[in-house]
Amino acid sequence: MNLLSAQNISHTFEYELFYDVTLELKEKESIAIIGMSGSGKSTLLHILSTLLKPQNGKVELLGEDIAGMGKKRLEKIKRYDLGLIFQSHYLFNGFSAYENLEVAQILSNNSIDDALLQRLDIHHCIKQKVTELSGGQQQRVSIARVLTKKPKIIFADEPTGNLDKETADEVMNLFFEYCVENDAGMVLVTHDNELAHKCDRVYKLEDKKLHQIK
Ligand SMILES: Nc1ncnc2c1ncn2[C@@H]1O[C@H](COP(=O)(O)OP(=O)(O)OP(=O)(O)O)[C@@H](O)[C@H]1O
Repeated sequence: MNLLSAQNISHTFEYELFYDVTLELKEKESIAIIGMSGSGKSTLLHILSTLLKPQNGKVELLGEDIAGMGKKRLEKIKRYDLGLIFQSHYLFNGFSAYENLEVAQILSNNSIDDALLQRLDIHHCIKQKVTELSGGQQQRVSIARVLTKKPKIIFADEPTGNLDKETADEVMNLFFEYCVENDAGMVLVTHDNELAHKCDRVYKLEDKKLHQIK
């Protein structure tokens, strides 16, 4: 089954950003979307992750057309099956990093994985308030929070933007292993070509179209 299937998606703000975008994501697969600044990568990611309605075309998540879904079903899919890692972290600032993870734990009934915290190198600062953490630490807490939820599809917009290369590579490996072990998939938006090419497939948004380049 496709985790995600987008057919003939188009979007226009003041001008046409892209049209006829068709894309599929299968279990255990990762895909990257690259392109110039302003080409519409984040907008496309918002459409694929249900944050923005497609003006044309169809998006199916877990085999279901989102246009035909009731509000409750859509909320449920968003809450349990989608993991969003965007540039703004949406962490609860008044709380500690650990309390932020507890929210995901309670929502999903999963436990917080100590090995995951070690691997993300946030185990030592997990009791600190989010506001006391560096940008890179906050980014890793938000990654830990998403993975604790055990989503079927990860949507990530520059998830390693605040990290040094070594840590970024470790985080990407974590994502790839997560997808394989959990029959999940990932859509990554990035400016980093090298990072993008670690994914199974790479697409470029250019001249208002999505071109597969790997
Ligand atoms: N809500 C909005 N209303 C109007 N225009 C918007 C809106 N969101 C984005 N845009 C415009 O759409 C274009 C594409 O934006 P988007 O953020 O999708 O590009 P991007 O490829 O992700 O860029 P970057 O690589 O710089 O993050 C930009 O020109 C932006 O100003």
